Amino acid sequence: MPSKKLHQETEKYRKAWEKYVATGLVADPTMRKIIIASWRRSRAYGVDPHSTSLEIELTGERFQQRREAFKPILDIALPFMESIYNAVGESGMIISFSDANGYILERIGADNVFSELQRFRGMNLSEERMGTNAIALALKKGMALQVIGAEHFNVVFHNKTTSAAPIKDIDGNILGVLSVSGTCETVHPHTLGMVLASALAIEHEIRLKQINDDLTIANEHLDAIMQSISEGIITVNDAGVITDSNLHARKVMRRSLDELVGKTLDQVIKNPVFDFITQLSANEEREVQYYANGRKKTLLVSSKPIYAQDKTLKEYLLIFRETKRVYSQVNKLFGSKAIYTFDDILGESKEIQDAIRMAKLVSATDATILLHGESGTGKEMFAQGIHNASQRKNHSFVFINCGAIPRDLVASELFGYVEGAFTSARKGGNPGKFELADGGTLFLDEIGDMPLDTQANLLRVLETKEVVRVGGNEVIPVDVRVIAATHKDLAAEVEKGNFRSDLFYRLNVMPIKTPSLRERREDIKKLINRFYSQFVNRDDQRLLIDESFYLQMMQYDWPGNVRELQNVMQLVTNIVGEGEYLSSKHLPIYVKDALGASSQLPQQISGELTRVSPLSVVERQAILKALDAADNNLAKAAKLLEIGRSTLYRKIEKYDIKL
Ligand SMILES: Nc1ncnc2c1ncn2[C@@H]1O[C@H](COP(=O)(O)OP(=O)(O)OP(=O)(O)O)[C@@H](O)[C@H]1O
Repeated sequence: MPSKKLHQETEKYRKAWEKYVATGLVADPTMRKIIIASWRRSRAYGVDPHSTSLEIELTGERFQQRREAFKPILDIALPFMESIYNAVGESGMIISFSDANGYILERIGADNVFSELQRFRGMNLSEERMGTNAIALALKKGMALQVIGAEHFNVVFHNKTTSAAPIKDIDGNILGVLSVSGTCETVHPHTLGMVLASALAIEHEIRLKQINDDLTIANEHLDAIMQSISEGIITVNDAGVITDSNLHARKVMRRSLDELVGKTLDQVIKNPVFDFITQLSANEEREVQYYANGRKKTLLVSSKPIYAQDKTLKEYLLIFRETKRVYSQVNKLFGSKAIYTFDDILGESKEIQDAIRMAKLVSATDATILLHGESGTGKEMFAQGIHNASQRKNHSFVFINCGAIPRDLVASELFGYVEGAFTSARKGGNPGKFELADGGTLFLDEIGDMPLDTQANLLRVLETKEVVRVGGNEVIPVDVRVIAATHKDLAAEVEKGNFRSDLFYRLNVMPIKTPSLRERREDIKKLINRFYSQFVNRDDQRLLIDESFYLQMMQYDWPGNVRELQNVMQLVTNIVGEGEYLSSKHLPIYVKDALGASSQLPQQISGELTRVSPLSVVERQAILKALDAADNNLAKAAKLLEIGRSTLYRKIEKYDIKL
């Protein structure tokens, strides 16, 4: 501005200011409205227009703390402030950065204004504190502007002109103000443009930094997820070269990042797989065989193409899982589960306790086990108990009943099949029970019903620990403990030519016999009580069971063993009335029929027992009969039994007879 015009302007402002501070009125209509409004606010705040003492609010530690808090913005702003300084040269102008509350945090300028630079640091230039000034107005109005000479409310700034522009974040919040000030004569009108351009450039940098920070965090999130998930992830470029991998991938592949990155996928897998993997459709998985340190693993691989913004294909993300782990999880969710432990196997007889002791012993080993015993004697319970007590307890327990599957399907069920192995074979083939049980236990129930040719295959798998799917030639290693069970006499089956002797000897290394109920009648009462409490559906949980019931149950032969006893108990607890004692009359007809005349209860003890019963049963029955005949008079009953009264007492206690 030519100096004459500038002089006129500053004079005009000075006169208007003098009038306003004296009267509170503005006579000159050419004065800028934004300035007048600010004067009014300044006056209302009680700012002293004549005060020449400049109070520095933030000093020492407090100033350093505030400056530190704004360091990220200052680090961006300072190079721009330097550039402005270089542009305005030695003109004596000062470039400042004030924070969003109006505190001056940084000032740069020529050395000859050094004392002034220092003096203003930490000063608060808000309108509330210092009245009208460019920094205060830039903060208040959120726009760039210049305040000249006597437009300032405080007289100390009347020889200054300041250009200021706010610096905003991406959401429009003001972060601080960039300003350039000098004497009225030195400030050029273009200074405001320069300040505004620099403030916009600083904003741009801040946004870029924010985006960069966000991207870094997003990348770190992604990396944390990538590294912590239990699926292997490998990225390959469109030429099949590996560009990255996560921790799990490296663990499965048994390779370091350096050993993977830069190699082609086909080199690492030692198989031409890249082409078909990249052709997989969404959600499609394919099996890939992989050798890690000489051990073959089967991986399930799916792929996802990654495109750049311009839609060009950049990479493929390959996700792979070890089949062993997948099958184990699927079995846990949907397959047969081993729920029983040895504690669930009831019975205190020597016979059952011997079997449990033996089973506990073999649990610690990985040996193949043969469970033999009649139907319903708990063979499956034992198998589950062994699995749950073994080191494989956290892996699959897979069950197959060889007698319940059509004979020509047993092999494919056990060993799996490849695509096209037979007419109804599934696309992509199917894993067999051995593969599904990998790492865990395979329970082969009714092994005596296994077809002879499958027996030969089973023997081979037990010996080599490898399966070959039906119709295939790929050898798949499996780590499976086999527990076989049968109700047949396998040695006799070998004799008859129905069972291979070599397989029999392989299985019979650790035979465990599950005893029939007939061999452990003393457990019957315990089982009755347990199942009664389990099935009875009422609040009154007392064992309302009549002696006649126990007596008959102990006499019966139980061809279906515990399963049958369990069923009978379920039936009788369903029909017994509320508060009624379970008695022989509740027994199912077929049990009564099997017991024959004994269902009418002993009449002539000796003559009537056509079946051979244990002595204890006969004795108990005789005591009951005598008590009945003697109307519970112990002396009379003892006499009838031809024993002493104290002996009768002891026996009543022994047999738990209620009087
Ligand atoms: N000792 C036992 N204690 C408690 N319950 C038992 C016992 N033995 C068998 N059971 C029960 O009897 C039923 C049959 O048991 P399990 O299936 O284990 O017998 P199994 O010998 O495998 O029979 P099958 O040869 O017919 O398959 C199950 O409901 C089981 O809970």
